[in-house]
Amino acid sequence: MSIEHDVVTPAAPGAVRVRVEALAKHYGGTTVFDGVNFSLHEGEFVCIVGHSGCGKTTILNTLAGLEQASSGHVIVDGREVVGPGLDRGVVFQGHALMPWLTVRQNIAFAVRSKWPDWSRAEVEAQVRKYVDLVGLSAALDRKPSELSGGMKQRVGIARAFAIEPRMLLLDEPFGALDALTRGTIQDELLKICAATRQTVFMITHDVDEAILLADRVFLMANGPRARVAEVVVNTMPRDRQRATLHHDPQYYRLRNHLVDFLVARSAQLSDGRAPEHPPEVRPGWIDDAAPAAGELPVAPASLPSSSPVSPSPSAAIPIATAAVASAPSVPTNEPSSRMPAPTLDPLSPSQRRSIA
Ligand SMILES: Nc1ncnc2c1ncn2[C@@H]1O[C@H](COP(=O)(O)OP(=O)(O)OP(=O)(O)O)[C@@H](O)[C@H]1O
Repeated sequence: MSIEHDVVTPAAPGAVRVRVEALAKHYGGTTVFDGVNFSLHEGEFVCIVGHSGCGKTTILNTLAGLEQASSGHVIVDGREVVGPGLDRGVVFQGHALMPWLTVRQNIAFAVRSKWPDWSRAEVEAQVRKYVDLVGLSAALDRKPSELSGGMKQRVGIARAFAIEPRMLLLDEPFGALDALTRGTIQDELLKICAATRQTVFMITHDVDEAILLADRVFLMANGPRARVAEVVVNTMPRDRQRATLHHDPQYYRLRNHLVDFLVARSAQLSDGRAPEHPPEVRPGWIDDAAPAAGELPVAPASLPSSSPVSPSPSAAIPIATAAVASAPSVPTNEPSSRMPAPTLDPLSPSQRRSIA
């Protein structure tokens, strides 16, 4: 597989950067997914959620150029993806570090690939900037075997960020991190994306993380013949903060909508029953109209304002088990008795029609 080094013409702000058309993947006689269609825009942050095995990683690897689809096309900046490129940084579920290199060398290797003319000092400065970001300065000269799982994952994140790619492809990047590091890196990721207008495509199993980070959330139906069944627009203002997200009533509608999909509709829409061209819905709004100030109920008073939205991996909804849980309505793992469930119906009548 060759690495593309060509410089591509930057897309205009907000323009479509990635087009996925009629993508399908078969293994033997099984169609994992087919009829997958979506676009990603310049500077957009998209999360994809769906049950285990529906094909999210396969789609991400296809965008990265690391896997080939059985049919369909992935077009980035007007060119079909035929292999990996330094315009796309990938953070893998497993960290995928080179075990014989130290943290510094792993990241420096990526930086030198991107900027082969940089001096040793420039490379070192770039490495240190991103190692500092993920809080690993003390581990610069350690090899992966000397790091914990979460530390290795942070090196993988630093390596992807350090090449400052125009597109970040993140496969559950924060799953192995402790709550504090997870929150810090989520915040940094938002800042970096706002500053660089990077396009981000991220797989997560954590609906709260999706609501915090994403401009749009792709909901993927179950396989076989899985598809992106629906595109949920995050209508909450983009300067979302973990500590105050739950003060916005839209948050509860969005969260209920995502959980409802995972609990019930993802299975109903399996086996090719989802539309090939997913509808865009705005469950944060009532009747597809932006809420007027003062029209909506406020967050429960008993919810502590310091409650993080994604306080720990354990607060993530484990998708494989979501079906056995009643749809949680609050963003923490605090006792539910302290936080009354919202009474809002997450679906507006028009949304119900559009996904019926
Ligand atoms: N080399 C392979 N041969 C056969 N089947 C495969 C192969 N690679 C992946 N699959 C199957 O393809 C399906 C999609 O896998 P993929 O890893 O993309 O799913 P996923 O949605 O990312 O899952 P998870 O959320 O658990 O990471 C799975 O059912 C998997 O078993």
